[in-house]
Amino acid sequence: MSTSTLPVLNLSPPRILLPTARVTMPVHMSVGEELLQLVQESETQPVLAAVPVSSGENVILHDWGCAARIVRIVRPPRLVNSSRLRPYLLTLQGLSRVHLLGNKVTRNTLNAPVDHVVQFPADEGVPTAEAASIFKSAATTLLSRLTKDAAGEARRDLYTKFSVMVEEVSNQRTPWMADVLIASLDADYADKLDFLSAVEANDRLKRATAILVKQTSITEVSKKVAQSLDESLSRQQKEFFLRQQLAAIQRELRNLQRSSAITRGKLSDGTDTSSGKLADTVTSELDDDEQAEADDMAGIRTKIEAMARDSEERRMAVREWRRLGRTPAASAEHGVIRNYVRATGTYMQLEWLTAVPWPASAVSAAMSNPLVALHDREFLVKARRQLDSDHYGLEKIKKRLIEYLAVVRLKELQAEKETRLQAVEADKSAQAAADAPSSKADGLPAQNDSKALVSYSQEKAVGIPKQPQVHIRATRKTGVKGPILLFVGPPGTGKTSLGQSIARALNRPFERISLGGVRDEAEIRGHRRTYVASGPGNIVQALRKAGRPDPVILLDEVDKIASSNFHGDPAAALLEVLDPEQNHSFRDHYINVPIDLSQILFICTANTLDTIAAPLLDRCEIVHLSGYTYDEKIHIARKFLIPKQLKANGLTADHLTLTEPALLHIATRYTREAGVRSLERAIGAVVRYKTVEWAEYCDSIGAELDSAVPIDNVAGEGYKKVVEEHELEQILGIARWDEEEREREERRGLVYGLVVTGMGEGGILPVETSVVPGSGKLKLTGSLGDVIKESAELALSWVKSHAYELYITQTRSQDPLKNPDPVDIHLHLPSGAVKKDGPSAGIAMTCAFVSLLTGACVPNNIAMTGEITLRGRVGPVGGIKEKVLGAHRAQVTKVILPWANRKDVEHDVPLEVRTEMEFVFVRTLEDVLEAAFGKGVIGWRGNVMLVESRL
Ligand SMILES: Nc1ncnc2c1ncn2[C@@H]1O[C@H](COP(=O)(O)OP(=O)(O)OP(=O)(O)O)[C@@H](O)[C@H]1O
Repeated sequence: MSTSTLPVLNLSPPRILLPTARVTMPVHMSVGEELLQLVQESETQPVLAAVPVSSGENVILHDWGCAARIVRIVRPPRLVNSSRLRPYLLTLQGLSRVHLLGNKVTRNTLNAPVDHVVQFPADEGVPTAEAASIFKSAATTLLSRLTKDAAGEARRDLYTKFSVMVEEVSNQRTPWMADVLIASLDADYADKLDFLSAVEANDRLKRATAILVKQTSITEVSKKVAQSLDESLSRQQKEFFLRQQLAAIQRELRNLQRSSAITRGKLSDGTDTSSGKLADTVTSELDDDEQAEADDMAGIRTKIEAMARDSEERRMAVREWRRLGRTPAASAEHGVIRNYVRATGTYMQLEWLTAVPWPASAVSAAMSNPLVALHDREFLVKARRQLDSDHYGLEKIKKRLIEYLAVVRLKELQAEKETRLQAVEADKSAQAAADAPSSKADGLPAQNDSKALVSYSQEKAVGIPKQPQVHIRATRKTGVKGPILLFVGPPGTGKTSLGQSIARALNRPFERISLGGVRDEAEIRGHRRTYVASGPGNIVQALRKAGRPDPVILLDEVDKIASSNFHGDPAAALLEVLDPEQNHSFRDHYINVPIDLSQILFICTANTLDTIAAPLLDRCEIVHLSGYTYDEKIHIARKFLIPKQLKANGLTADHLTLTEPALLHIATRYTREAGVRSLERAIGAVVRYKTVEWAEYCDSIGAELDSAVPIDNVAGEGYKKVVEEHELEQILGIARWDEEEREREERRGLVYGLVVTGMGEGGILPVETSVVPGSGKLKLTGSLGDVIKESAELALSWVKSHAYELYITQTRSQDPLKNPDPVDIHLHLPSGAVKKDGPSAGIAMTCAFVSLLTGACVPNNIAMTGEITLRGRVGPVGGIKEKVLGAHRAQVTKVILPWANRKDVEHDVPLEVRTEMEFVFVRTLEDVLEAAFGKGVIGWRGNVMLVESRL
């Protein structure tokens, strides 16, 4: 037993050094400096005593410590301009136990080494074989368990190495082995402290064994706990825990971001910037997920409760709700299940199910009160005023719409009366049933049981904020089977905006569904829920957007809907929607509960009737909008389009005046359309041009844009507010239609017919013919359909059969195409890419053949339309108004029309057009030839055919 004086290094808990162990630890700078000096002064590696201390103001040294050699001491790099003290890194190698003598209380808080007298214990002795083997077996058990559970390869290797060492170590060296093992184990500080004072070999082995056994049991128990936790936690619970952790991490990240935002705010100018404050004080609604979820669920619940009792939608919603509610709302699993449900789409479906404004739901009843407008005795007057203020002209259509609104009003009021009677009946039966306890079959209270509704929602809403009570009784309203209007006409004639006006007049929401290019039935009827990314169809979507069961829904472009294909038949689905007999139980595949669409007012629009399926047409009442005359267009422009464009471009009427000739010039030379869309665009271009001029002018005189009053400076200086005809070329470029006017020529074999395009727009179409060498055949080009081809053959046959009378051939038996030389006739209708069909070009083609074979020309101010028969009769055709307006736009002054269409002209064609044009109504082809070529230009040999053709 020897004593010595060693510098004592204090080790604060939980740090401890055992003999054989090597540790590296940070030490305070002052301690580091002293140790460094010690190293520099001594020739060998200096030894100190590493002694554990109790923490507190007065540090008390433990009785036992460990003599340790200083292996290395690392001075930290000195930081420039830094006053911070960085710790030294000290590496010690534990040598042997030392016992401290004398006073062990020190005030050295910095743990600077102070010399202290220590005693090295005498010989530790030899352990007994029994103690050694007990120790070995305890060590082996623990090590094998640790090896098995080790997380990493390196750890496993270490434990294996220890196992081998324990196996091979001699009994005499077991105390040393005990030091090695205990030093490297993650044992308790107190146990290790106790172990440090065990000098005698057997004693040391005993204490080491105790520690090893304790560690073994700790490892076993924690493994068992982990296992049992693993088994008891279901997948959902695990996911819940993970989500909770995720939420906690997200919260922490948010806090971190917020605090860094504040720091940035502070750093930028030394004070709290607004951004820093903002980040600190303003909490986004996006942060509060839980509250938002609770609100969503409460909203859904209220809507379910408001659904009519015994309705299918309510049953379905309750079923879905129960799925959600199977786990109590307060339980931790609720969130997880909701997420599961949401993932599988059930939650989405419930959300959609409750978002539909069910006609019989109390929520719908609370939101919609359309009958207020209908009860107004001034309803029709106001509606007329509304239509007038939104649209110019369209007198006939407005009259028809007023009739329509009158019918809708009457039917709605009748339906309301019926509903009221039903409600009285229902009240009576409810009174009778009041004594009997109500059976709550679906777990939710009856719809008209309003008290129950309140108490139910208050009692049962677990974890969901309570919603204000809905006190409205909703009874299923009788559906109103109003007519379905179909507006047909060219683009830009106001079909869509008329629909909007109707909705405004009825005080109902307006929704537009565009059917152009809809190929898939599911777009109307929704996808089945089994379908990936399924969703409801656009009818349900429109209903949800409207938020009421009785909106006005405009089905735009029904003529562009695709017919039956491998995606189903969208037209057939539309048929169900529009059929008043079926649409009270429309079934959307996604919602999967019959929806009553009978309260919706459907209005359809189309450009043409040709492509609309007959059954669909049959359900609609057709209203034709055939386009505007120039006069109407000028009025529409003055009253609606110019003010609209001025407003859209930030000018006022003080800034711009379009002269009458300028406006007419725009309408005639820059646009050629039935509607007013291009006109509106052209006016927009003029307004924008003037906006730039105005801004430049204001900038040049240094005036505010909105304060200066425009000066009408005709001299050309400053800003000129009047736009005249001659300026249009500079503003809008070269007029588009000038050229064609000049191109319309008068030639042999060329006649102008009248057509209605696929867009419903009328116009003129040249019929070109020419003679080519051949064998007496007719060649037809220009994307012609079967009917028009037959019509051409018919025309040629008639001309051939009357060639002798028309002085084309010398005898009745001669074929004009084979005599004197065999020739072919080629007939072409320009715009070869556009498909053409129909019989209405019959008289134009006949005139073209006659012109070609006789050499007489039809003047280019004449256009014609009419179907022919083989006997030379002229039959009526459709689209007269469009065709006449088209001819008027093309500056044709004389039109030849079938006699049977006389009434159409009188009724449909506006007076100003009628007065500007000459109309010739014809019964026979002879009349046509006379009207087209002029009286007596085409000679008739004898009167035979004339008589026959008049039969
Ligand atoms: N008689 C009118 N009075 C006032 N404005 C009109 C009139 N007719 C059309 N308009 C205006 O013309 C524009 C185009 O009308 P709208 O969109 O209703 O055309 P549409 O017939 O539905 O065309 P599409 O067939 O291309 O859908 C709208 O801004 C509308 O207000």
